[in-house]
Amino acid sequence: MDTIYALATARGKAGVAVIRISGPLAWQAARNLAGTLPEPRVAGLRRLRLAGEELDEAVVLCFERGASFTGDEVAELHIHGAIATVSAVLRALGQIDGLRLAEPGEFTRRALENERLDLAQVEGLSDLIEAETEAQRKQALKVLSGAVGALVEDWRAKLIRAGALIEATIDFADEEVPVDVSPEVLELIDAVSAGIRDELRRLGAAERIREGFEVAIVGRPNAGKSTLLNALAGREAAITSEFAGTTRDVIEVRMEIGGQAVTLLDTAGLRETDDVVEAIGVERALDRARQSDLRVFLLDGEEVPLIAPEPGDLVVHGKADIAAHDGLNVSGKTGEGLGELLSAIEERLSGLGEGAGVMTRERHRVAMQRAFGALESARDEVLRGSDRSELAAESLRQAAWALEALLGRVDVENLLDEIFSSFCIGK
Ligand SMILES: Nc1nc2c(c(=O)[nH]1)N(C=O)[C@@H](CNc1ccc(C(=O)N[C@@H](CCC(=O)O)C(=O)O)cc1)CN2
Ligand SMILES: Nc1nc2c(ncn2[C@@H]2O[C@H](COP(=O)(O)OP(=O)(O)OP(=O)(O)O)[C@@H](O)[C@H]2O)c(=O)[nH]1
Ligand SMILES: [Mg+2]
Repeated sequence: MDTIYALATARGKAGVAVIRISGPLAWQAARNLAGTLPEPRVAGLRRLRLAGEELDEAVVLCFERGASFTGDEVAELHIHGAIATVSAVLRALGQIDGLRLAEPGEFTRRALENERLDLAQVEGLSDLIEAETEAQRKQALKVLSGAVGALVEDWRAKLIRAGALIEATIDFADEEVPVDVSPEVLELIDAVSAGIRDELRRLGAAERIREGFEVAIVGRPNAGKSTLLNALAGREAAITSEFAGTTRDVIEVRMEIGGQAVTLLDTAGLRETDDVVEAIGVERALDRARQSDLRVFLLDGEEVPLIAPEPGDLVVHGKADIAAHDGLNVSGKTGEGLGELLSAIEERLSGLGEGAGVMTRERHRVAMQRAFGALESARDEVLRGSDRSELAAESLRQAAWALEALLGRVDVENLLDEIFSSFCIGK
């Protein structure tokens, strides 16, 4: 097995930078530079030198094989974060025989191979590194802590018990008074199916937290949508003008509202029009608005045509500086009512995000659907009587297999490259 090394902290000038070395030669390599090593898990201050040349004064931290992030023997060099210092130490490590630079995600891949993390935890770690909002951070940390594994283990234990009950009836099929295990088997299958169905239902909310919610501003031409978007975004993202029909394309602004990632959409003003280009804009506006998680209807004294608010959508009156109506009044021009609008959006999003469970991505959905389908077959076979026991047992095994794939225990080799390619070097 290779010994790998990489800068674990971000590239560029910094106060301190951490270089991580993992593999059988990790301590030897660190000793080459530091002379002596501190006790494992105790930080020690050392002068790093290579071939007599002084590189830096560093804090060195060693982890024993089997008790490190990767599971390998690990050494960390906490050095000064100067670009030149980092280059000099990386260059020195490159000169040591048997060491090579780590590929993106390779430390985490070792952690997976050494069973320090399961595949869902790896995804959680990837999400944690990408997290920009509080909701994303909390969700990712929960997954990194092993929440998926705990749930899957519970389901798997139930399926193993159901399988064992069925196997027992196959083995003792000749007995005079066979015990009917099907009620207990069905109960176990139904418990797991219900759990999976629940997690499938909650997955949409978790995906929204991970990817961000889409919030579309809709209204008639000239209602002040683009002005409102710019005010909320704090920059001139969209063109505004006194001419009705200014916005044609959907304008997207990424922002954070109440700890949630949001893509705020400005859309073309809605009206029937003979202008070919504007009509395309209106179609796009309607499509995106319908697909959005939340719509903000910006009224200008008249109803918005072509689309109606769905339950939970926000309806507000614009240009509050000129006229006030019943309900929430906002003005992109003066900023009036924007705090209340943001609070209202925040409240809606926290409602939409509330149902999130621990399954967070399409891969989880596919695996759970596969398991769910296999459980339906198992249920059918059990109901059709004991001569179908072999088939029921096989379906249960398939369901357990699909669940194990969630944790990366089976059937995922082809996925790993894709998952790790999104990691940064040093993770
Ligand atoms: N300096 C440093 N800080 C870091 C990391 C690191 O690798 N190095 N991490 C990198 O992501 C995170 C912490 N994650 C870690 C996870 C496991 C172990 C570890 O040594 N695990 C052993 C021992 C566990 C224990 O003592 O309780 C093990 O699991 O066997 C270390 C760091 C964030 N901070
Ligand atoms: N008084 C006042 N004028 C506003 C306000 N918001 C926008 N306006 C003006 O209304 C006109 C239209 O503003 P936009 O933001 O371009 O309107 P829009 O809804 O994006 O229009 P379309 O892109 O054509 O659909 C511009 O002249 C703005 O200056 C507001 O809150 N108060
Ligand atoms: Mg506009």
